[in-house]
Amino acid sequence: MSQHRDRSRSSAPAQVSPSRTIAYEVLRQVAESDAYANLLLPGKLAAAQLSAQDAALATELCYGTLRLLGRYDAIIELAARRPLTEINPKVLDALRLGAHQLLGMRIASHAAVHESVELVRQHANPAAVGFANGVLRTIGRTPLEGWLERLEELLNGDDYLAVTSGHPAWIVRAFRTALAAEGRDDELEALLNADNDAPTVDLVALPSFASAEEIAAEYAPEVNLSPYARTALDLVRGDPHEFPEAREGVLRVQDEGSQLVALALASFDRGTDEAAESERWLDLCAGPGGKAALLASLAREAGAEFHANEVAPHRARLVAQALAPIVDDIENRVHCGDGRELARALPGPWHRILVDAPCTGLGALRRRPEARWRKQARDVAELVAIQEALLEAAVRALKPGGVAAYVTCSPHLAETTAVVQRVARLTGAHVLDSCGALRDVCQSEIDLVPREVADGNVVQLWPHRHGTDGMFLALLQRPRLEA
Ligand SMILES: C[S@@+](CC[C@H](N)C(=O)[O-])C[C@H]1O[C@@H](n2cnc3c(N)ncnc32)[C@H](O)[C@@H]1O
Repeated sequence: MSQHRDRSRSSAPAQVSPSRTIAYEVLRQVAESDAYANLLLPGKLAAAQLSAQDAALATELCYGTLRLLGRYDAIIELAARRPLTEINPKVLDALRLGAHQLLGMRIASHAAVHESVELVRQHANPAAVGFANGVLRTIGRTPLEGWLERLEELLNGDDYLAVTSGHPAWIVRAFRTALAAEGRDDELEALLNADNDAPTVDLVALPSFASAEEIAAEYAPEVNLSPYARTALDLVRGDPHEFPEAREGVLRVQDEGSQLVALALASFDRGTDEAAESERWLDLCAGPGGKAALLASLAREAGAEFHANEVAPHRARLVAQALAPIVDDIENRVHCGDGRELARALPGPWHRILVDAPCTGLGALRRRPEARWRKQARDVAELVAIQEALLEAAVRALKPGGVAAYVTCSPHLAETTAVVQRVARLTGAHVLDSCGALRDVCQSEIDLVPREVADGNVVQLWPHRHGTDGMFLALLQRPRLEA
């Protein structure tokens, strides 16, 4: 009897820490159900009631592994001496987690190997335990630098950079081309590294409701580029709702780059207050409403009439929620329709239109660790067609002298400069000094490189240079009528 009890105790499965189990579960759901790690993880952490330390470990295991997936996969292939396609996906995710602990974190190798092997035993395939153990021990015997040297012997140029920085090669090439257009291709590695750093949390204090100065004095003393922004240093792990202003909806999380491009449109050539009072502003692709909220509160300050449009009904509802504390008569100000049909659906003329177009999002890869692996080069052409149609519709709906801001969260030249070039040619719109407009709204010096397009210029913000998402801005003006 006692013998049996002893045996059962010794054969009981070894414990895997909750942080590793949670990270593994998220990796599996990302791989199998196209889940988003940043949406999935917080719920799992809350349900497991992990301590702050264990939650931080789970987050790093999960995000760090996903960001550098390409790097770890290349190393696992070398160590396993077989292609990834011959490794069971459930086993592969455990190996990826183990590889990140061994090569990307300072975790003792016995813990990294042992717990990853236990994940394989308990969640993947007990028959693969020996294989997983062998692969991870092989990985752990060589430091990261050694593995990178081996990869350098096998790969060259952008392919090596892609694998070591954990980016698909087509994205590395798109970044290189966009930086080269500014004569800054020497910044490529810095940009790739910035994508692998967790972004800080920026807040916006909506003008006419909250004072950035007061908020800064209380919570975050750092001076930002946007006059309405504060970087909430304490919030990297925290919840913005700890601020009372956030609960009232006037202090929100918003990347500083998003604030700057919205502000550049609102501030351009504002003229007298009386002139602004009769203006009508539109956010054409507003969902979920981040930039719309800032624009609406700037419009409210200026006495302009603000409208927002969004094609997806559920996102249009989010826009209405975002604008509820700011805009009166919300039912008649938030519209749900295809922005390409703008002239017919929402008759102008409009003085200012924001076209924050659907895009690849290559400028915000640091926010969603798995996003880079989901995007395909072939997505670009389809998006470009929609982007052009939206911008063309916006320019045609402007009053003479009115201004459209074309914004993407992507630096890909096909989605940015090329779209502006074609729409300016099609519509006869002037491309304005977008770089100057962006510089004018910044509170401090900013290193921007104007890119000439048609009769003006366009401008790009960069994660590595500005600490913002990679937002692109072009201001286009419908020609004024001849006197
Ligand atoms: C980049 S997001 C806008 C982000 C938003 N400006 C913000 O700051 O919260 C692009 C939005 O355009 C919407 N969209 C896509 N095609 C559209 C179309 N044809 N007309 C209007 N909106 C469209 C998408 O559903 C998405 O919500």
